[in-house]
Amino acid sequence: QISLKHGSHRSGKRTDATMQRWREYGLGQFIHWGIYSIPGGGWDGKTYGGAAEWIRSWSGKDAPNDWRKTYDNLYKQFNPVDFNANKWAEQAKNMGAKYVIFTTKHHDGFCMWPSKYTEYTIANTPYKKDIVKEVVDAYNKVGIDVYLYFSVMDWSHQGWRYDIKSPEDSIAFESFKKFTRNQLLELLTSYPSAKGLWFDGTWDKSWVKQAEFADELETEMRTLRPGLIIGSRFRADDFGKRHVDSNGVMMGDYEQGWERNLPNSIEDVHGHDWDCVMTIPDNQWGYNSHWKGYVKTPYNLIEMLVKSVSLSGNFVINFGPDGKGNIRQEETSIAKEIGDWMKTNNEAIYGCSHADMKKQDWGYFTQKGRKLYLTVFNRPINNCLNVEISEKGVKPTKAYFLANKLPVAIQDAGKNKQNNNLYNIVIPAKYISDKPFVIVLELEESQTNEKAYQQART
Ligand SMILES: C[C@@H]1N[C@@H](C(=O)NCc2ccccc2)[C@H](O)[C@@H]1O
Repeated sequence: QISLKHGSHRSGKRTDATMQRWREYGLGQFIHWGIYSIPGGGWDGKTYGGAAEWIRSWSGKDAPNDWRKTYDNLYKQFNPVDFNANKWAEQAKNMGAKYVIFTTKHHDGFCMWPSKYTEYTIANTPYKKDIVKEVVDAYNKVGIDVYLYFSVMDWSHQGWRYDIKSPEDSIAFESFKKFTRNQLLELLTSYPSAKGLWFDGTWDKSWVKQAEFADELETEMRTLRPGLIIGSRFRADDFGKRHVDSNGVMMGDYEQGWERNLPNSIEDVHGHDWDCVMTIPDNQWGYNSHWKGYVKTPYNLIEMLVKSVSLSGNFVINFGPDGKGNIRQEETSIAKEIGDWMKTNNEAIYGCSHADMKKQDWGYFTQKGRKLYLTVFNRPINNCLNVEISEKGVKPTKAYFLANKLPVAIQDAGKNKQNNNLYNIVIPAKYISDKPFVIVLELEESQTNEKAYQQART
């Protein structure tokens, strides 16, 4: 055990109601929208090779002449005339999202709210209005909780440094730290209904060296907003360790490392709360007019969602509106398809978590109380869903389609070498589905267990 002043201040999951509400979301929406949405991955007939929201960093012979200067003037033309936060919120509601994470400030430093601490904000664009407020109000109105994405790394600020290598760096970075604290307190004060902050851009040495400052700032924010939810990416510990401290204890309230990646087993989760944030193309968060490479289908995204919930995590799908405030057609149709699936099957998602069941090839288990939800992606040729129950005295009593409650047969398939009870859940051959479907399996403690439990209570 290494003694730490600025390591994790809590081990184990948070047990308060606010965090439990976060744990039950299942599905979220990420929105990356900012100045980078104007070029949309290219400029002057040239295409930027990286992620569209990083286009300010475009340099070298392939970049347009004077690109940095051009980019830093784009805010003067930012006027998203098609933006309608209520339309976005409606679409997210219909998709089945329970929370949204919205980019208040990305790495380029442009503020989508009228911050008092810099001129580089929405107030100084033709649009003028407070976009963060419009988004918060519109999503809250339809019952979707709002979380504010905030990039610590800020390429627009004079005091930003990647590392601190000189007294000048140190003085400059002190001004940057003050600015960052001011903006965060400003966000929490201006948007009190925001339930949490999704931090990014915290990997550079300059910030990793600020264990004490970041720890005190996190405490200050939590005091200002009791219940505030902050992930594992905000701060590093005394020795620069991030996500988990030098004693292996997670920092923050949930693991934020699953960016465009998913755990493969419950062991990968280490008992932490976590979210996976996922792009629809391979690696584009901000609007890119030419999506390149593989674009995930609704089926792919639904499987990632169910896999996330089956491993006790939340799944957050990213949308990148264009410079005029339109959500592109591809994202709109994906949201619709996912929403249609969620309308029938969301009972297997909301409030569900990992079931202590052996993973089977046909799909995923999620659980809520005594109900197991079997979401089938790979239907067996023999229509028998294998279920193996290791917990002694627990047996399935009822099985039925979630969609229409029609019962399905449970066959006892004996025991295996590990003395676990095996069952086949038999899907009627005539049942046809071109989409993943859910079977509900109700579990009953067997009499022996129940009796033992009652006796134990004497
Ligand atoms: C949520 C995404 N995070 C930003 C980013 O810079 N990711 C690069 C990155 C990828 C994996 C670990 C740390 C940093 C991307 O631009 C998105 O905003």
